This record gives sequence, structure tokens and C-alpha cells, in this order.
Amino acid sequence: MEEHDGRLPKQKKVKVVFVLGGPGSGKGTVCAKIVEQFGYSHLSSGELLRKEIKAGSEHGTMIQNMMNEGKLVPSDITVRLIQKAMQETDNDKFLLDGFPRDEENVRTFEKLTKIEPDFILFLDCPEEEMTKRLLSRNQGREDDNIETIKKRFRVFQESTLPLVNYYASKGKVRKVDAARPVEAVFESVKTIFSSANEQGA
Ligand SMILES: Nc1ncnc2c1ncn2[C@@H]1O[C@H](COP(=O)(O)OP(=O)(O)OP(=O)(O)O)[C@@H](O)[C@H]1O
Ligand SMILES: Nc1ccn([C@@H]2O[C@H](COP(=O)(O)O)[C@@H](O)[C@H]2O)c(=O)n1
Ligand SMILES: [Mg+2]
Repeated sequence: MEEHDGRLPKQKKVKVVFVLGGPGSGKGTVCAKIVEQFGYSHLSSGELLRKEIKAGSEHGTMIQNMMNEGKLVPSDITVRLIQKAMQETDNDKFLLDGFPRDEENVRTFEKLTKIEPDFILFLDCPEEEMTKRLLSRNQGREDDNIETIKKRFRVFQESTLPLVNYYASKGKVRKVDAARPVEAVFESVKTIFSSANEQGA
């Protein structure tokens, strides 16, 4: 068994925060602000997968089909994209936005990177509010339609929330009420990251 030493293959010691929350809870919005204020690099797994589709890569069509159904892409593909992006980024602090989504994501990430997250930022938001946000997002995402949104909510409830509960039982979850205006959400997030900085996390 390999040692679990929190290093990528290039021997870079890194800090990772998983940013979780339902579809439309504001993960991308809040990550952009954390980047500005705390110097993390933001890697959205959904965004990395969408880039694969646009690039017409080997797995592009399969990824597109899974996304349009609100289903999860095989972990091996997602984790390798994240790992590559981390290795290409000259930073030692990463926000993994929308990752992990299920147990298989976690197992694959641990196996390939040997990294444990410092903590999990969890954006808690009711479905009604998330639906409203997604339907008015206007970013041209094919999965922002009501049928797919309902499927994405189901995957979140069945596969991602149990993970959040698991990490909570280990004292690793920092939960924020994400149903408030962006500025109020970010005030809470700032407190969490400032405290993590002080503790050297
Ligand atoms: N606190 C907030 N109050 C109101 N609107 C918000 C808030 N946070 C984000 N939004 C808006 O809601 C929409 C969804 O936000 P965002 O893209 O950040 O969510 P997400 O969690 O990354 O979604 P997904 O899981 O689909 O990628 C965007 O149009 C964004 O501007
Ligand atoms: N770990 C992940 C993350 C995302 N996906 C797929 O991408 C879709 C969009 O994700 P967003 O975070 O941008 O909302 C998601 O519905 C999945 O189809 C994934 O498979 N695995
Ligand atoms: Mg997003």
C-alpha cells in the first residue's frame, strides 16, 4: 500500500477544500469570491467535463449524454481531469467545486491522488430556491431545464448528501445557509476560511 501523504505525483503538498451543495446552491459564485480573497485555485468538475465535450474528446459524447440525464460520469474520467488540472496549476490550494458527488468519486480520488480534504464547505439551500436560480441562470447549459433539474436533485439527495453526512460525522463539514443573498453567504464563508487560515488548515 502507498503512503497517504497528501502529495500529487509531482511531489506538491496541497490543500484541498471540497465545495458541495445542491445544483444551483451557488458553489461557482462563492468559489469565485474565495479565489479573489483567499488565493485558492478553483476547479469545477462540471466545468472540466463541459470542456471535454467542447473539445470533442474521446469521451465527449458519453459525458454529454450523462449530463443531459443529470447522471454522474464515471469517476475515473472526472478524477483524472481534476488531477491533471491540479498538476498544471502553480498553486498549492484548491477548491474542488461540485466534487465529490458520490462514494465512487471519493474512492477514486483517494486512490489516484492520496489527498484528504482539509474540510468540506457545504452550501445548504432549499430546492425551491435552487430551481428558481437554475431556471434564470441563462448560461446556455443544456441541463438547466426542469426535467433534468429534477434528476440532478435526486442524484444530490441519494448520492451526495450521504457523503456530506459522512464527512459531518468526522467533524469536517462547514455548513452555510446559502438561501441568503450572495453578500451574506460570502460573509459566512469568509469567517470559515479566515478561521481555517489561522489554524493552518
Ligand atoms: N446567494 C445567491 N442568491 C441569489 N442568486 C444566486 C446566489 N448565488 C448564486 N446565485 C445565482 O444562481 C445561479 C446559480 O449559481 P451557481 O452557478 O453559482 O450555482 P452552482 O451551485 O455552481 O450550480 P451548479 O451545481 O448547477 O453548477 C447563478 O445565476 C448565480 O448568479
Ligand atoms: N463530480 C462530478 C461533477 C459533475 N458531474 C456531471 O456534470 C454535471 C454538471 O455538474 P455541475 O457541478 O456543473 O452542476 C452533473 O450533473 C453531472 O452530470 C459528474 O458526473 N461528476
Ligand atoms: Mg457550478
